[in-house]
Amino acid sequence: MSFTVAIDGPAASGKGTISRALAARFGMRHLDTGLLYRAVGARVDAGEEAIAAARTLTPEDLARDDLRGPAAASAASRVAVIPEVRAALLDFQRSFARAPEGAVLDGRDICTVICPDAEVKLYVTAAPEIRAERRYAELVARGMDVTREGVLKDVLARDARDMGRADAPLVAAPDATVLDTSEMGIEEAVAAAVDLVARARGG
Ligand SMILES: Nc1ncnc2c1ncn2[C@@H]1O[C@H](COP(=O)(O)OP(=O)(O)OP(=O)(O)O)[C@@H](O)[C@H]1O
Ligand SMILES: Nc1ccn([C@@H]2O[C@H](COP(=O)(O)O)[C@@H](O)[C@H]2O)c(=O)n1
Repeated sequence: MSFTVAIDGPAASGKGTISRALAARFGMRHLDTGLLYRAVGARVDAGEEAIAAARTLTPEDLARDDLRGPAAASAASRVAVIPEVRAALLDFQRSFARAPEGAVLDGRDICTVICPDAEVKLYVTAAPEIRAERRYAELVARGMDVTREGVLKDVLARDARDMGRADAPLVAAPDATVLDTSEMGIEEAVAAAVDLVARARGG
């Protein structure tokens, strides 16, 4: 049966962590929609035109090993403001959401644009300083040469672009459950999301 969980939230709020855990717990597929924008951004940084890149995205693009760093994140948020880029990525996301085993999609406009009728809608957030600290720890653990100040600046810049753009801005959908993980560890945040989905699936 098709069952969709839609999760939005700002950079480094914990969307991906929660989404992967939900997909594993309930045997559903997971799409990190940010990867689509990061792949487009990476191709633009390599000199391609954004709309053409979005329209010709391939599975290999999503498997690149340079998509998790700050450069791809920044490039993603720059191409994400282009309506034609967003339009070119829409069908793939909606088709993924119809997976027969159920799907969890996380991003910025899943609850509001991609899957407004999702059975579960979640907005995961945390204080910017806490999100930046989490992302800093993550990037350092990956061996990246970053500073706390630089990561906070990048997080705030992405938040501003994502929330301030005209097309599909990041906003908590009125019917989404807001999960503020500022004072939560990963286990507690995941448990809260699992409880929400279990209730929606009838226990
Ligand atoms: N509740 C939490 N407490 C502490 N660390 C967390 C929590 N949730 C996630 N993290 C850690 O914070 C980092 C960012 O989490 P995650 O990648 O899930 O965020 P995200 O919202 O998907 O980010 P982005 O949208 O920027 O890709 C990861 O290293 C993750 O392990
Ligand atoms: N549904 C989405 C997902 C992402 N974006 C843009 O991509 C950037 C990177 O996303 P991450 O989830 O990997 O951080 C993000 O900052 C957005 O600009 C989007 O617009 N819509």
